Amino acid sequence: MAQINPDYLTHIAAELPKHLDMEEFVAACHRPLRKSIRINTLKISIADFKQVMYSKGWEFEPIPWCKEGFWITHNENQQPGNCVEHIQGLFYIQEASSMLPPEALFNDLGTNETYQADIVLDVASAPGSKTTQLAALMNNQGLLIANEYSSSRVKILHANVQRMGVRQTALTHFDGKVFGEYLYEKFDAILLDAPCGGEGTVRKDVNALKNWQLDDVTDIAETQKQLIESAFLALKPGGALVYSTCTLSQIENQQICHYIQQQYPEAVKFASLNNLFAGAEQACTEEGFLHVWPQIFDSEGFFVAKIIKTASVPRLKKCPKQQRNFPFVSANPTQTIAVSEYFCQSFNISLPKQYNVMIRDDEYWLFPEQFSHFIGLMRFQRIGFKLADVMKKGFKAKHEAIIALSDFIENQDSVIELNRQQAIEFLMGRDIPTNEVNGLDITPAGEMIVSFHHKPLGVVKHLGHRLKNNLPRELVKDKIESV
Ligand SMILES: C[S@@+](CC[C@H](N)C(=O)[O-])C[C@H]1O[C@@H](n2cnc3c(N)ncnc32)[C@H](O)[C@@H]1O
Repeated sequence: MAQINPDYLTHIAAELPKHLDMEEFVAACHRPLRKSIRINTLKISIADFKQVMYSKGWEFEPIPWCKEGFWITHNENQQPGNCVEHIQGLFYIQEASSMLPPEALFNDLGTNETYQADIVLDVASAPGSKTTQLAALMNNQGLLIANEYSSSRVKILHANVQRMGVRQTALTHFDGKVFGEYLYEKFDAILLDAPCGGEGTVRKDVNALKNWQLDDVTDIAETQKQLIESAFLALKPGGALVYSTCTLSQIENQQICHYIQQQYPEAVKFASLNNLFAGAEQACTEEGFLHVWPQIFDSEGFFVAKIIKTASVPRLKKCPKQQRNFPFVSANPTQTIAVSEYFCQSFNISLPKQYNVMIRDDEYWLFPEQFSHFIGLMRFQRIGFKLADVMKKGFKAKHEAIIALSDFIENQDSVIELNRQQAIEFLMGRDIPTNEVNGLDITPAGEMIVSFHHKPLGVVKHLGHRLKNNLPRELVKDKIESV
């Protein structure tokens, strides 16, 4: 049972729209959330995923605002986060209302104000549910800069980006307030899923409203104002900014959007989300924002606003100096050919065209092409993905490259399909005896890819009688569901 501070109830009762009932609001806060997931279409089609999971007894109910999103029911003993399909990035466990902001960002809402969103910023990204959703909506094209302020959470963000097979990110680790200064008017689209009071999360965290205080709300609103202004400055004229939170108080929601409009009255237009999906009007405010109270769609509480920047606005700070000491250099044509041939000959993978091969010491990386415009503008933590290390005799592919390039495998000659038990063994870091793999030749064959559901799990070395496990240590699991 959720513990709700009485001060919160008084505060929020004054803000609840007239057509909603306070008792229903409180009852919804006490009800556990329905489980929901988003299928990762970068790796598997919706139909194929459903087919795979029907065999585990899953049932799917569509989420109206996200075609890849479903409420799921499954056997009580199952833990979706511990199944092979989750580890291999076929889906993301994501609350239904949290799928709204990326949908709102990429939907043109019938306004004819369509724009090509090639360069996108996610200001507050970790753990990465919306970053990976944005990447899927961008179909792994363009450039997605994903920022996170907390260093421990940057690691989780990176792990999720890797797991989901996202290729086109550059990760940064800054206070989001810096983007307006460093990357002024650089982005076609920006998501600011702001740090917030989390009032809407009470259905999964029964203590979320226990110690609620108005002072905390007003404090965080100051940060949110700075973040939205920074994001707005970083947006190109004509671009779209989605501001979202998982909280309900107007101070952190409507008032933040009105603040940015007051700052830039000539350049801010609110795009109405009334037609984002059938039924959206039930949550729509007079400004066109979605204020999702938990009882409306039986979800977490959420707030989503879409802001169009209709004109350029002046910089607030002068352009910072170029950063020196960028540690990567472009590969020359001979180096690019060498690493491309290695991937082709070893794994039948042809490296994709819209990327640049970059080198740092003995490491080869693949950067999204558009990243070249950002070199020297600020410091980046992790750009694109690491392809291979240079060894004494040639290259050694990185696990992350095999996962990220899975859709560039041209034929299955170097891929060994495992059964579920073998996939589990592999993910637990164990070698696999070759005589247990159907139809596998026992002649040693060097590096090969192992897959499950025909999606790569990683690399093994085929030594003849066993497949030596090359899964990176940090990815080895100690608990995986066996069904
Ligand atoms: C609501 S969560 C983001 C959830 C994420 N967008 C997702 O969908 O998985 C807000 C994030 O903002 C980060 N954060 C807090 N202060 C920040 C700041 N000043 N600049 C950027 N990020 C910040 C928090 O660490 C937290 O990870």
